[in-house]
Amino acid sequence: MTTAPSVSIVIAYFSGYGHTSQLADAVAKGARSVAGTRVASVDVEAMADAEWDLLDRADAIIFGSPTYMGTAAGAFHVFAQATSKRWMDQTWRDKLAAGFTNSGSMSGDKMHTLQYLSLLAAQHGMLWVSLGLMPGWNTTTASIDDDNRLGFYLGAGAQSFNDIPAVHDADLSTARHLGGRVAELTHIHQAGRAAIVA
Ligand SMILES: Cc1cc2nc3c(=O)[nH]c(=O)nc-3n(C[C@H](O)[C@H](O)[C@H](O)COP(=O)(O)O)c2cc1C
Repeated sequence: MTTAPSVSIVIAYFSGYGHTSQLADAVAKGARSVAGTRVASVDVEAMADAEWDLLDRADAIIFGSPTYMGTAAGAFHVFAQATSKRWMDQTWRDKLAAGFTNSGSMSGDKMHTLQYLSLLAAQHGMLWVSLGLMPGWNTTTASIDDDNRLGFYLGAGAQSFNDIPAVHDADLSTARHLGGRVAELTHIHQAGRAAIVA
């Protein structure tokens, strides 16, 4: 029996009121479902040397933030700007990256947050992984409970009502899908690297 080599995925996220942290947990669960995947999460508001080290050693980083005022939350922007030394050195170059966001409204301008997260990855020379799901809930026979019910391609987008802590099951399922997809593609990427070096 062959054992899949281990890859490391880190989810770097912020959550002000707990909705996005539930999505981060779902992304982690999806990633862990792929054999040989080590998964950690870091709260970008509480970065210390150990957390930066985790990110630097990761094979893939999945960024997550709620959408606040049409973009990533301020705390996420503080984190992003704190990566500038790594940008300068291109420390994260060729790691895989992906992203997820969450907001109170169906749109809520989440697309801008996903674009921002993908730009951050591009500035670091990272390889962006799309959601890889067809849009759900877009025909008369489709369901609001479909995966990717909000129809994003760039990453996972979720809608959570502002006044309750719950996150929609379809959005959690979509987030699990994203984690699994990033894990699978990270294994493929690492195997390709190993083949080139061999
Ligand atoms: C400061 C602030 C700005 C917000 N801006 C938006 C927004 O632009 N669009 C939207 O749909 N919801 C907006 N919301 C709602 C949040 O996106 C929503 O409550 C989300 O679930 C919060 O995620 P969290 O619990 O992880 O913090 C905003 C909330 C706050 C606190």
